[in-house]
Amino acid sequence: MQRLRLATIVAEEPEIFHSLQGEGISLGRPSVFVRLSGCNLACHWCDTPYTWFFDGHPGAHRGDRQYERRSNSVTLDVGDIAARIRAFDCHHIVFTGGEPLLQQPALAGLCALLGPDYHIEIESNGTVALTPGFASHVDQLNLSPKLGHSGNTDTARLNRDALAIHARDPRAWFKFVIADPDDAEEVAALAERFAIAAERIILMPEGTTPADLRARSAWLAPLCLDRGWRFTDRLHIHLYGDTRGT
Ligand SMILES: Nc1nc2[nH]cc(C(=O)O)c2c(=O)[nH]1
Ligand code: SF4
Ligand SMILES: [Mg+2]
Repeated sequence: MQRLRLATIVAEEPEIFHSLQGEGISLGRPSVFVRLSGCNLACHWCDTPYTWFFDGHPGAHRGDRQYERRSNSVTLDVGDIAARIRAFDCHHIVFTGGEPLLQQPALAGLCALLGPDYHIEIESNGTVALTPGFASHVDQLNLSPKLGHSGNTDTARLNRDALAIHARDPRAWFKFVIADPDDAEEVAALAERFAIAAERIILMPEGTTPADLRARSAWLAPLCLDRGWRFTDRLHIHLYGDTRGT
């Protein structure tokens, strides 16, 4: 049986939850979220450091703590995960993380168990290409390539080959986390370099409090209008705050 490493809500309890999609092109859609543990990047403002910033991790994060791996992750059989997903009366799934595409073989096994009646969305940092075995299960890619302000090296945050493949994929949307108005120039350069249509570009304010989101939205909304890009808020932060399992 294949297994997936998931994040936890509290120790031993996997982070599988029913909520409204809070970001991007499916904002507002009831979905079952499955949060995978582990990430290949280390964004200093990451809102889910408990998926990767474990004790001993050499990276940096703006928070003041590291996380114990044992109480913040749990490994489950895909059969167990499928049963937990089926318990919700909802056929839209969002695999998020961490970086879910680091565990594609078991994700493919999970999707095969669930069958064709589920709509599968992926939240990914865009550094990993889909494998042939998993690609056929995916309906929508919500990609968040990271900009310089994330604190990752350029080579870590931008995998040219993966991004070029994603840019040609009609299932892909590009959701950029924006902290400063100047970040728009980096987005424009990536859009040009990878031929990403304006229609596919969505800017989202960085922030884990309603006040921070509102402050950045005040200049980000007109910036999007000016550039012809989409804007997304972070609905779940307004509804539930920065909490696990929401
Ligand atoms: N409601 C809700 N919507 C989300 N969209 C993307 C999320 C993520 O953490 O990737 C997320 C999340 O954590 N909660
Ligand atoms: S890529 Fe996503 S999960 Fe990974 S560190 Fe950055 S924000 Fe966090
Ligand atoms: Mg989140």
